[in-house]
Amino acid sequence: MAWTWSTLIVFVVAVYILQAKLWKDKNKKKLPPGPKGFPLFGSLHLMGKFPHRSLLKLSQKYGPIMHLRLGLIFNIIVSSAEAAELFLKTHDLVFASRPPREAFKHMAWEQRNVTFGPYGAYWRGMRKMFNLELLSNAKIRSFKAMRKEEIGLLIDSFQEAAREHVVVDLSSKVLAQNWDMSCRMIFGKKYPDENFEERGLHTIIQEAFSLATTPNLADYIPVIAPLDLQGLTKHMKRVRKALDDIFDKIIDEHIQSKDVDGKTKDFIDVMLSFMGSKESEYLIERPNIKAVLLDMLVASMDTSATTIEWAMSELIKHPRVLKKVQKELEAVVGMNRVVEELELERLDYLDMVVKETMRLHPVGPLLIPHAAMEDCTVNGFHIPNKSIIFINVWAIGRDPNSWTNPEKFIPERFVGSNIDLRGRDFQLIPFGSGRRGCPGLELGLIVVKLVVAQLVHCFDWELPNGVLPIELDMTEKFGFSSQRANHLLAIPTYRLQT
Ligand code: HEM
Repeated sequence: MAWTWSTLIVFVVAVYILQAKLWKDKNKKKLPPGPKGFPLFGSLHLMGKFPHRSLLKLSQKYGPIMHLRLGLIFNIIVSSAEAAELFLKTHDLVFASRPPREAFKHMAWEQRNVTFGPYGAYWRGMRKMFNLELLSNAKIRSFKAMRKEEIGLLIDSFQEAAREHVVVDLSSKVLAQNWDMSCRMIFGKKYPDENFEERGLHTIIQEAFSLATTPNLADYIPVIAPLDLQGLTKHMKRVRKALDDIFDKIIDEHIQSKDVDGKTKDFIDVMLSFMGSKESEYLIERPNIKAVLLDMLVASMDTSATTIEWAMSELIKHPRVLKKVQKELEAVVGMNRVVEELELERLDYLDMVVKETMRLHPVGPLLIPHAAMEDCTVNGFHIPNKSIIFINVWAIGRDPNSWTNPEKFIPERFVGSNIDLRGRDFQLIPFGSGRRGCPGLELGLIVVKLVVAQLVHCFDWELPNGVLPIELDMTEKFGFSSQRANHLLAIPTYRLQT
């Protein structure tokens, strides 16, 4: 054991010296400014509990393109709309890869998922399948009736609470409803945890989430990965085994069940139709399908639910805005029925509310990290190959150079403005932009708008225990998605005349 440790220490020191030499060579070129950091650990200590906030503070000192060494890894932090455009549009191809991550290596079938797949033929092929088969407009439309039914169930449960005048946990209810919708879309049916012998799928996905967001030293000092100092690898392998078992069971059920006429094809049906076929340079096999299933579950469940949670929080905190959304709904829909999906495009003010929510509360405050595939010069700075790029959209959404009164929730700022959130306007990129931009944008927006519209059209909302709207706590927690630290609790009062 003593021998192992001394070998390791010699090895780490050797890597560090080599790294320092490489750094020296790099420094001959003009790197972006940034804090110096400690030997070996770099600036890990500066990340804090809320990295997006700490990085905003640092960028105020070092500028909108700064460097930060975390462990042995060279990172670039981008904190303005102009700089984001350079990385995600001007040099999009150079930065279209993802860095290696222990969590995805162990839990996403060696990073075969789209979200963390390195740029290349495999990722391009899988991404094409996402765009053309799984998330096409026609596919999204095919699940319209299912969305209506599931949102109807949510409204029913709140109606019951309204009759009793009791508090509901909006955060949990919306998350559970999003989970059910995702399961029906991906697997064709709901998968409550009781369906499985041991832990259920939802519990395991949440465990995977929490492991993926735990800072892992091995991501920053890769040479120590085999030691598994934090015990994370062991835990991740257990989660992967559990996911393997459950996904195998679900895929087998799909293979065994005969095609039912008229049944809407769920995502597994679509992917199974590709299994074994050689699409471009890769073959779709079970591990690829499982990695994509994980992507879909993680990406569709939490993102929309978190945005809905923040939109409802802002609306309850700002009764004037909530009333205005209700007025718009009264004018477009009336008071005798619920909102239909097709009516969403006529709800201009609701659209502004969603944009304003996503400006202040982007689900991924730092997007998903991008990785450089070659050396590149950006704005006169040398960005070395393999640098990891964090785009601080949380900071960009609050940049006073792009927004007046940036801390205030004012949907009216979008009146007469062309600013959109689809990746063209870099001051508002909650879905990212360019090759790695979110392929689920259309679906995500439909779900967010539809749920928020129904919740404010059907109900008035009041905070429990006499808490005033202005006093509503808006603290966030940092994780895979940036959710409220405390669940949103409120009392509904039914307001439709049906
Ligand atoms: C409100 C809802 C959503 C938000 C705010 C959101 C946000 C994001 C963001 C910020 C990224 C990273 C972009 C980048 O790194 O540049 C992303 C990527 C991704 N999203 Fe979404 N998303 C949402 C819904 C969805 C849905 C419903 C799906 C699929 C069912 C989805 C699938 C994905 C995938 C697969 C990626 C990885 C793309 C890649 O790396 O090529 N998202 N999303």
